[in-house]
Amino acid sequence: MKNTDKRLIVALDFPTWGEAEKLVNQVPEVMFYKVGLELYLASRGEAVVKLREMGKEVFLDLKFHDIPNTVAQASRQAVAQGATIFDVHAAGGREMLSKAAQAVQEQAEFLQVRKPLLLAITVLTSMDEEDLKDIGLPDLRRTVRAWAKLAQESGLDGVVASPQEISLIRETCGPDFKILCPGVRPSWAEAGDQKRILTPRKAIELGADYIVVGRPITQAQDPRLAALRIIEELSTVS
Ligand SMILES: O=c1ccn([C@@H]2O[C@H](COP(=O)(O)O)[C@@H](O)[C@H]2O)c(=O)[nH]1
Repeated sequence: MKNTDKRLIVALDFPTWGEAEKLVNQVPEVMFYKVGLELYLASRGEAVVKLREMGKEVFLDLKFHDIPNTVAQASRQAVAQGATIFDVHAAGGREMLSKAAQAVQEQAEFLQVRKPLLLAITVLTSMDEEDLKDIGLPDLRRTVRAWAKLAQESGLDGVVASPQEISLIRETCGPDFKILCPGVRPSWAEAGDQKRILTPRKAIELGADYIVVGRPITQAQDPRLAALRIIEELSTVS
């Protein structure tokens, strides 16, 4: 059995860098971490730098959604910070997405660094059909398909999506388009506020390139054991 798996990204949703650092040191097998709004703000951006210094890959999940120029400029900063993956909202529209993709390309060339993967958030995994109706969008799967297609046409590398929509996205965008899935729950974990979930094994079997798991690991009594159980589950899928 492999004891590490780069397809697993652990979400470090903590209110201090100290708590995040403790978790990272507890699970040396995990090589990829997500830094989201809470930890990014709490650490004043330092979490990304510190994780890079610890030799870890970083998914910077700040979900940019603003006018095209603002998102393009923020994207340049994300490249400079050394994120391996970062994301913007597909709902920001074609011009915002393509300006972000162009900014990433230019900045990576300018700084002579590896170009991060730029992904578009489709429909948040905490939302179901009812939630989508509330914000005036009638059909969840049609929305995911349209936003994934838009992201691909705009030059993005892939999407963030529920594992329940992997097949739909693969049908629409082909085998090389990256799919990163939160909304992943082992059979032994609680769903919490996630509404469109599948297990780690199912997500990878269906074709996810990455899965993001937070609380089932970070809030477990033994986070290392929880991470190793998931890594073992993944090792059965090539
Ligand atoms: O649609 C989305 C987009 C991002 N997320 C993020 O993933 C993790 C999931 O954490 P869990 O504790 O495993 O629920 C979290 O940091 C979210 O901000 C998402 O859940 N859904």
